[in-house]
Amino acid sequence: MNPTETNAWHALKAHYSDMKKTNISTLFANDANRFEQFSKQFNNDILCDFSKNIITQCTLKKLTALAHEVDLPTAITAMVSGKKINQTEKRAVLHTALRNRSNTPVMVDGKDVMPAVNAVLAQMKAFCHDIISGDWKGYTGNAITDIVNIGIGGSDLGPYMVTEALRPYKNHLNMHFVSNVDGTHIAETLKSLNPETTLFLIASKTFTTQETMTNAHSARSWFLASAESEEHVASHFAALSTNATAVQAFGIDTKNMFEFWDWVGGRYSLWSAIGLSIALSIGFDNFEELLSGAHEMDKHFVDTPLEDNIPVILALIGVWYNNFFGAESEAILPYDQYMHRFAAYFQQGNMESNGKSVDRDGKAVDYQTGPIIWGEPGTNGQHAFYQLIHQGTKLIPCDFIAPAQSHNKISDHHVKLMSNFFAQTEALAFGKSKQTVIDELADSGMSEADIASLAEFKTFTGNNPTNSILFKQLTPKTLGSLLAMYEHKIFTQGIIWNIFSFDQWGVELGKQLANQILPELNNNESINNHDSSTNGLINTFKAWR
Ligand SMILES: O=P(O)(O)OC[C@H]1O[C@@H](O)[C@H](O)[C@@H](O)[C@@H]1O
Repeated sequence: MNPTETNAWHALKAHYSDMKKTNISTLFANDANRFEQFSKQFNNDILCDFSKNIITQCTLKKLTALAHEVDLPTAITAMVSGKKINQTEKRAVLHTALRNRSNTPVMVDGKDVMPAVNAVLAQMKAFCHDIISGDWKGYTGNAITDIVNIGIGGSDLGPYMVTEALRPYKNHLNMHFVSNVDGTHIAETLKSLNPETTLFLIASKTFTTQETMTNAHSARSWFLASAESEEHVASHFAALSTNATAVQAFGIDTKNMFEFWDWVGGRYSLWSAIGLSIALSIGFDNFEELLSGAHEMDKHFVDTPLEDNIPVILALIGVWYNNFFGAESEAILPYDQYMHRFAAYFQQGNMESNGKSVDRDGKAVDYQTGPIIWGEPGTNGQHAFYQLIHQGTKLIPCDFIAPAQSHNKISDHHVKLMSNFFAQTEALAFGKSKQTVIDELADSGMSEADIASLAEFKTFTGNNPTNSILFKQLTPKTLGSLLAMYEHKIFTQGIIWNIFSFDQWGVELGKQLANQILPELNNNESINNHDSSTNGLINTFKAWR
């Protein structure tokens, strides 16, 4: 259903005409209980404060009506019950089954997937035990000290982001992540490694991705240059994949293969065998906690009425700015250094899922779909790009995310960090009036005329919307819940925008053309079969290399 043709959309359009004249300061001034009314707690662990948005209860009601009109509840049931909702690839979408700790049957093509999910988890558990305990020996009899995950996109971003986020839970194993086909990435990583004590995880759903396969072959050659015999590959290479045939062809023993299934999307795969690097880094029990946290959020998403459903509310507020206020982007700003890859992770999560311009009926959409996602950890962002958020011409809704308790209680760092966290959303919402600036400058010794002209530049209009997501501490369980919350936000928005969120055809054309161009780079002949720009660039590259 085209969302713009729903009754709710028309009502929201009319409502927007009123709300665009409203500002956040007024909304707070008129309602002493605004925080209580527009915030929700999840499991007494995560507080989501939506109050600093340009919304009223009436806005939320109308947005929720939209979610009902596009039949979001049926769509949620379809996803979690294994319906083939990824229609262009004819696949189910079941990352929720990977963390289904209640173990209720989940059927795909008449078969319960849970026994297979549990079997791979058991295999991962045993492997983690062997590697972490040192029982697993490398080819010279030494224990493994370093793990290198070779993967890209969903086979890299999630494992890397979570491994970094959960560093406080980390054991003695040194983790490395190689993704880029740029030889620098693997070369710099290998420099510090000893082949006798290094384990490579080749992480690729398809096991055909050019970057990953190229890096994997280079890792293998580097390893064999020391180990000499192919039979040693078995104790230093494992594969995380859906493609057993390609794994075997690469020379990895399938007993070192950790399987997952076509119903796991790459950008939703950290919960599967793709998460093996996470489990190795923090131990399997902590990996299970991560799964449990996500499962708790899944239950909330499935069971909670839309009006109280946290991922749904986040999604609807996102739609409000994206489709009615014309916001082009959203910033994700974690005030936690451990979460420094969180925005990058959800850049793929959001932009690969909802960066679509054809609807589920194959028709070009005539409304906006997924926003541009970006962000960096606070406070670094404050000294870089916040200027534009505060005083630029673009509306940028932001999510501020922070832990109440730091893992590193060093002097007053955490209160300083948090004072910035609280200050920024306050400043963004309420701004600073020209009169306040003039009053502040009154004793500066400047002339009245100079004060008046400087005040123009020092005024903050405010009315910049934010969500604040405060949680107790960054634990595996809380991180699992936060990740699932954002995943379900993305899903909900995809349903409203009537697009398929689980395919990614937009990444294919570049791959196809790169495959055509690659052989053209293997000689020094001048080429002329492309447009003049591409010819000119290739020929200059050939002349200069
Ligand atoms: O895990 P694979 O098969 O190597 O794929 C890696 C990535 O490949 C990209 O082409 C896809 O756009 C991503 O969604 C995917 O995560």
